[in-house]
Amino acid sequence: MDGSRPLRVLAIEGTAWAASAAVFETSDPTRPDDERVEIYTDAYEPDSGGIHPREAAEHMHETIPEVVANARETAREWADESGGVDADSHDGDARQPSDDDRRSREASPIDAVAFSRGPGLGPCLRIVGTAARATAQRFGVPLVGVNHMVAHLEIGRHRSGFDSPVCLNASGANAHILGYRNGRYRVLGETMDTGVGNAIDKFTRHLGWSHPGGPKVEQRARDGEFVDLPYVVKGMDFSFSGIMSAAKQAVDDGEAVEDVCFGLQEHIFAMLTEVSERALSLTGSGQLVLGGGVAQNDRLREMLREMCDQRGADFYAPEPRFLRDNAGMIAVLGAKMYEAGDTISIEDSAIDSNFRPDQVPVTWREADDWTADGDSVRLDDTAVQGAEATVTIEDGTVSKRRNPRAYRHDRLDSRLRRERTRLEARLTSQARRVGVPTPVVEDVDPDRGRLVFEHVGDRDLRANPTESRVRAVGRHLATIHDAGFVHGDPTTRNVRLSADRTYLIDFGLGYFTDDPEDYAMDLHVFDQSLTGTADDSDSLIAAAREAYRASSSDPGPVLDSLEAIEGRGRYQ
Ligand SMILES: C[C@@H](O)[C@H](NC(=O)OP(=O)(O)OC[C@H]1O[C@@H](n2cnc3c(N)ncnc32)[C@H](O)[C@@H]1O)C(=O)O
Ligand SMILES: Nc1ncnc2c1ncn2[C@@H]1O[C@H](COP(=O)(O)OP(=O)(O)OP(=O)(O)O)[C@@H](O)[C@H]1O
Ligand SMILES: [Fe+2]
Repeated sequence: MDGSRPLRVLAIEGTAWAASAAVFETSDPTRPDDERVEIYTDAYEPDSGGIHPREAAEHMHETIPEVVANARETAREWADESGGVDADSHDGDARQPSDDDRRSREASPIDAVAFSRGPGLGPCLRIVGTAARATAQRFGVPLVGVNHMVAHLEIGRHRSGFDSPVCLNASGANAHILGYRNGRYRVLGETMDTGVGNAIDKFTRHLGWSHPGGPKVEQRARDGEFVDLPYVVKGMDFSFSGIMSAAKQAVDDGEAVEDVCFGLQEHIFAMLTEVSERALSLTGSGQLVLGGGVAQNDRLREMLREMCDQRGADFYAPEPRFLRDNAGMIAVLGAKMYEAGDTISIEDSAIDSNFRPDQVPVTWREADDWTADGDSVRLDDTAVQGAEATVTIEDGTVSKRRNPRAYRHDRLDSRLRRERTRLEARLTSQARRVGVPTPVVEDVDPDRGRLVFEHVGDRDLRANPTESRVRAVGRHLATIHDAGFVHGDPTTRNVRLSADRTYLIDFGLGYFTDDPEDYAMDLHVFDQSLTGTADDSDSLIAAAREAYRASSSDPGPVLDSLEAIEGRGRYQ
């Protein structure tokens, strides 16, 4: 550290299984060098079954005092090393401490106490909140309330030095992909049911294995061979329930456990990698960071790295101690928030077990944007690279080829390319038959993943998101739902505009269904993409909804289901 006093933050984490405290010391919290961090963690390991909230809270109650005492001691030692607790205040402190503040800080080895406010298990969070308030009061320093999921993201951004990455959080209770825009982390896509780690842990409970299951599945998968399982991606959202039931069934039917473990990882991680690639494509970002406990998995990291290599993006995953739940990541984000003056009073420091990452005003970053257009990458004069395919435009026709993805297992890759190509041809034509403008399909070759279409429109909806165009999309979705199928990926990029028509393209994720929840997912994907595209997205979303209601033959169950999807707590 240089001559001035470093910033020192003590942090406490305890959202579920990890009773953890850390000290973080830095000369500049915006940069990853000239810093040190020490983490003390006491893990709760259930005797049987999964994490039991009451037992987890008992564990917190018993172990938090000790890990916090360890962190306090380290803070004290570091303060002594850097010239004692009464040295100069560190440089660049954004807050103006009061005299009282200053007096108590002089006696304090730390500048702030950060803690996980949520999401997580209520009884655990309350114990952490109480410990954090007591520690802050004891040293007379401010309290910083940290969102645990944003911390999983920020630790990767901090340590990589990337400026504006997309982030995949693959943790126990969550799975989502985040991008930064206009002062918030936006949820670009997320699990529609359980978190990814919890999904794997439920499968291993079915086998009678102890918690946590993720590392055991990884171990067994090393000797396994591929088995086919369901693969469910809807836009940038995804679901694990179907694949998990199928995996349990496969084991019950006598399939070798190591093969099911291998197949499970190949499917689940390919889903996460595919949505990450889509998010990179949508945001135009060339950087991906990974966070969360499941991110310790070598196969997941390998797939993400291969995907990024293939598209020329940078990839970063922090070391394992910062991936699983830990107070180090809370301290690092806590320091950035403290530096930005983002502290809370004791009265406002209540925990929030459903705290979503997009609720957090991001005070510690410039209000920059993603490359905004996130245009398909132009390869040359006639070819563009979409999220999934290479598209070549010549003489009024469009050739689309789904290229093999090196990160996906060969069998899964060829299955997906074949199925999607076949469905895309079929649904594009079907939509036109029921009156929705789509390009004419001129040729299809599922084995090569190739399609030839009529060229339509002169720009996409992202470039021109007006209310009347958005309404047209609402009507078109109602029409195809009435005809018994979904689009599967109705983003603003998959809507092409000509002077008088609004075309839907790219039906490759569509399928036939009569479930209102599937229809609602189409609307949800469209809403999310409007949020990612336009600044005045609320009025556009309302316009699309209204047009859908007016055109659909039975909008009630769909809109009810949409409300349920959008209000769904993900922390199960
Ligand atoms: C809200 C908070 O409490 C929650 N925390 C959490 O889920 O713990 P975390 O440490 O991020 O992740 C634990 C999960 O990570 C999985 N896991 C650990 N090592 C793994 C591995 N090598 N492969 C796959 N999964 C692994 C475990 O099976 C478990 O489901 C969260 O971040 O969602
Ligand atoms: N029939 C068409 N007429 C005009 N342009 C088209 C047509 N089909 C595709 N395009 C252009 O090519 C881009 C990529 O096509 P498409 O969406 O089908 O592929 P993709 O790989 O699934 O991409 P994305 O993930 O961007 O949706 C589109 O955004 C559009 O600009
Ligand atoms: Fe976590």
